[in-house]
Amino acid sequence: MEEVLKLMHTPYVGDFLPFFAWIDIGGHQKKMIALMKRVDVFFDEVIENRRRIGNSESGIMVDKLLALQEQEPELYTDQIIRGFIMKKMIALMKRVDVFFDEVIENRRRIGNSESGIMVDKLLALQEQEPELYTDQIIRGFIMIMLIAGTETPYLTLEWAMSLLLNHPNVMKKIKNEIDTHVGTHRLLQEDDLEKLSYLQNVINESLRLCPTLPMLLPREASQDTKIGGYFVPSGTMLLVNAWAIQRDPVLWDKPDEFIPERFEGRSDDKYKMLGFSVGRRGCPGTSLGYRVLGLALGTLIQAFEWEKIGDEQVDMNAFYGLSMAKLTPLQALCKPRPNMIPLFG
Ligand code: HEM
Repeated sequence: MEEVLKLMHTPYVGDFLPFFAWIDIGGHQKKMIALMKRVDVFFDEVIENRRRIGNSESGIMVDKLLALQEQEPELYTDQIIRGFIMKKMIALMKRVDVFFDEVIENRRRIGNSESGIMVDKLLALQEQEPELYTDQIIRGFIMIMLIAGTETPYLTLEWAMSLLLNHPNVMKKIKNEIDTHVGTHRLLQEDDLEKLSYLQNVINESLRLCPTLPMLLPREASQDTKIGGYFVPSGTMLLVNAWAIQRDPVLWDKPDEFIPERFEGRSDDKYKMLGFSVGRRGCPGTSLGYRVLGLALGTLIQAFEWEKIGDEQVDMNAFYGLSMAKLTPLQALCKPRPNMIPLFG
């Protein structure tokens, strides 16, 4: 979308002097045509994907358009649907940019570099190195933090709660741990997390069985290399199947079972556990992620009684995209634990 917007916003001399369009000065048209071909391939994949797995009740725009296509195929062609997606994405990117610009302007006006707020720190760096820390780069930072730092925790939380609802004995064990170390007179706080080792094991076991980025982020070989005896030419895209590694029977005992106890007293799982990945491109939000998960999951268990809806196990089927979400969103029943009610304020 960035490339599309850039080309759309570049003034093109051929629009004003048709002769230049004919000789395509600067290769603008050629670039646009090549880019649109790539965009079309991508949108076709989206449409085919939704045609295969979507349903008209999902609330997803493409599913709705495909339902309309069934009624009026000559009106809602794939071409038209591609146009709708494009329009929506461009509008969204523009809104996101306007919003981020407002955030930056706002912090520029009222922020200070001691506040601990990321944008303030980046603006302070901008004063020292303006050509490195442009507004564009700062917008990119905000975007990546929002995208990378929100979806993964809430997906992990949903998987963990689903696993716990299917394993009430584990849920009970966490509750006992929290009641013992924190009690019921106050809500769990960040400082308590280091005492809650079983909660930590549950988070690790959830990340092992249900990694939210099952293939991590794609890598590209920067030079010819050899991995595991295979020759990998420079420029090859490499995917790490974290999901498979975390369920490999050679590495894990009873790999498909939910057994948080397997993490008790262990510290040698670094390269087997890729929930946050490892190495130079591993997740920079690991410690924040663990804390957010510990606080959110711990508080939900401390404050509420949870139950499945009906006798059936919670469906654990996944929808595989770049991230791994539940195919059917989790629904559960909860009620506050009586002695917690006064704490809700
Ligand atoms: C449950 C919480 C989280 C999980 C499971 C998680 C998992 C991951 C994984 C698996 C990667 C890919 C690393 C790779 O390909 O090697 C990643 C990348 C990343 N994560 Fe997280 N993450 C979480 C929370 C966060 C938070 C809270 C932030 C920041 C506020 C964050 C920021 C990032 C960023 C910026 C990257 C890209 C790093 C790069 O490309 O170098 N993540 N995360």
